[in-house]
Amino acid sequence: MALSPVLGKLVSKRVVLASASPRRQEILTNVGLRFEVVPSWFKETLEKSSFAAPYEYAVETAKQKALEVANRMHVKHLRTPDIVIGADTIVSVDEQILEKPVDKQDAYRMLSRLSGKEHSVFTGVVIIHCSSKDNQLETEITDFYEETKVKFSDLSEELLWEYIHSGEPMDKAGGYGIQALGGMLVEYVHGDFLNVVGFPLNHFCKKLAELYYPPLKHTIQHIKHDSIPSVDTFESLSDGESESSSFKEHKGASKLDSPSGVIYNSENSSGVRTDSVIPLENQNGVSDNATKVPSKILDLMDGFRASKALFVASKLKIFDHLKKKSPQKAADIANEVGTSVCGTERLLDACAALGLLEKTPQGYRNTDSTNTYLASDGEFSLHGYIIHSNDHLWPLFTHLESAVKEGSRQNHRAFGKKTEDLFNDYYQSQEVKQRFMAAMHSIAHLTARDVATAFDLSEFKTACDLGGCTGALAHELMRIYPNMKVTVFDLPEAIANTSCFQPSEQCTAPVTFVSGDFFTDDLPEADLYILSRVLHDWPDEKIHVLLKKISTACKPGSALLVAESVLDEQKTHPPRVVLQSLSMTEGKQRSGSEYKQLLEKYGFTNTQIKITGNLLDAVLCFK
Ligand SMILES: O=c1[nH]cc([C@@H]2O[C@H](COP(=O)(O)OP(=O)(O)OP(=O)(O)O)[C@@H](O)[C@H]2O)c(=O)[nH]1
Repeated sequence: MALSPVLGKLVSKRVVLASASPRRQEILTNVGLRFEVVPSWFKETLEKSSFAAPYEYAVETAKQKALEVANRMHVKHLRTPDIVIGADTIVSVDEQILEKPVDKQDAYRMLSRLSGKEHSVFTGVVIIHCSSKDNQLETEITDFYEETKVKFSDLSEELLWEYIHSGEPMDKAGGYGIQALGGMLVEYVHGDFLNVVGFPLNHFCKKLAELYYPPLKHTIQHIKHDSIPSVDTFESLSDGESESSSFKEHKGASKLDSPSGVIYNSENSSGVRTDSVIPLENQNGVSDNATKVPSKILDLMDGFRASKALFVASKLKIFDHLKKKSPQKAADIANEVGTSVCGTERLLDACAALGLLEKTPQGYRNTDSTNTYLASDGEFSLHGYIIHSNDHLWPLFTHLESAVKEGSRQNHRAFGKKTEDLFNDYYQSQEVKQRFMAAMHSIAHLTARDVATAFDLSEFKTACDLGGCTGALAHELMRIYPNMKVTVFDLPEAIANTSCFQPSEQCTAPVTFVSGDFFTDDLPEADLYILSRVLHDWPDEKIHVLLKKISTACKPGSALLVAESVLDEQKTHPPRVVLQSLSMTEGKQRSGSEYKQLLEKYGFTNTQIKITGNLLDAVLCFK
């Protein structure tokens, strides 16, 4: 955790987030914090008028939420957490506190009050350090709040209602989600954006730094606390705390801090820290040398568990079931999918721990992004690719050691088949063919818009997507460039199976599907040829045949659009793409300059590369 080593202090602790908010879970997960989600049952019913300032209300509500969870876990579940984090976000406008709307009318009242004005968003945050003494819960409470000012544009009635009908306002303070559609209502934001979304991460890290690394006597003038301390600052503040500097002593001999059970040589005679640390075990039997825990390595070690949990939940269609009906208890889901209750509960908890599900007292439910990306009918569903990853890539990767030793793909070990021709495998059985096409469709659909808009392609009247499979990119091109006619050219086995991937609402002229083999057959005529996720799969000899054919088919002024993940020049980034290489196809991933060189060899010039930030980048070159 180089960016914020202070989070490393929490690695060996049982951290609980007392919040059902998927945004808070996502913000904290994104920075690598490991925690359990236990949503609070505290009802947000404190008397607002009894608070002198709105932030006091937010802080007190956050405190009550977190305390309720700490007490419940201690008493009911006999599992005292080390740290409970609670938060509450409110909007304050015209001296009124706005929370989540209770219905659409309430959302309307809130949003019309915010229209054209500046308002404040306060998030109160509470960090409770817990311990158990003589079976009594002892707590050490730290709280703070963050204010962000947000100004809305004037909102027309039509826009207001359209936004309300989108459903987005309902679980959001003030009735809007700045991170999504609600962002369109916002003229400016002054302050921490994540505070508006529900969790002031920057202030939280500073608070942890204050708690765990209070200034040392002799170095106090060097330590700045107005920003997240730099790595250097943290290094100069190791776990060895002088008498005034440990959280324990700083907080009045509390038993809560990590240095409990750790003996330090704090300062030598010249006041310089010696940093020699002798870790002992704390009460939980965990040696508390948290700054030394290599959390990135631990995450990598656990990565396979997380992937497999996602794959299995997808395969069992758990996200589909929860999209149709939620919340649902583990037993109901187990009943529907035909699995054991205990196994299902563990899987659901794992998904909740990974931020894929929300766990509430009423049961489990999908997060917004799970509905979008993991449900098989989600708008940008990755379901197909996940199933392909489970059924095809996972078995291949279990033979990675042999693959590295032999330098070749491991189809024979994983599937008992030879790797003569990659695509023969895919198209042999109907089931495998459908799975492969669904996987390709997932990625093509998710990336289509970014690839299609990476360059202005409006000058091209005809395009031919070679190996365009289900036509996901072709449809998007025709939607964005209504004057463009797009043909998909792919193997007959693929073309015969495209019907179930066509959009339900056809708002463009139909895509033309033509069957053929781009290595051996004549290519359809076009002003723009497209090769999306093709080049990285084939060996140089095959690429030579293909690019030569395209180059010959291109008239002057025609172009070739290549959609691939482009590596940086060192070929170590993005890691996802570097890892793909380990599948050991006969092809390879390339850097920008390698694509440029390759294309120039076949007479293409003026190569432009656009890194889209999506799974595929775009390379455009002209004949
Ligand atoms: O722009 C945005 N503003 C606010 C939000 C989300 O709104 C809610 C605020 O509600 P609250 O603080 O009460 O938290 P809950 O969701 O009810 O979860 P708890 O279990 O912690 O009470 C919060 O989810 C923000 O993320 C937003 O998304 N965008």
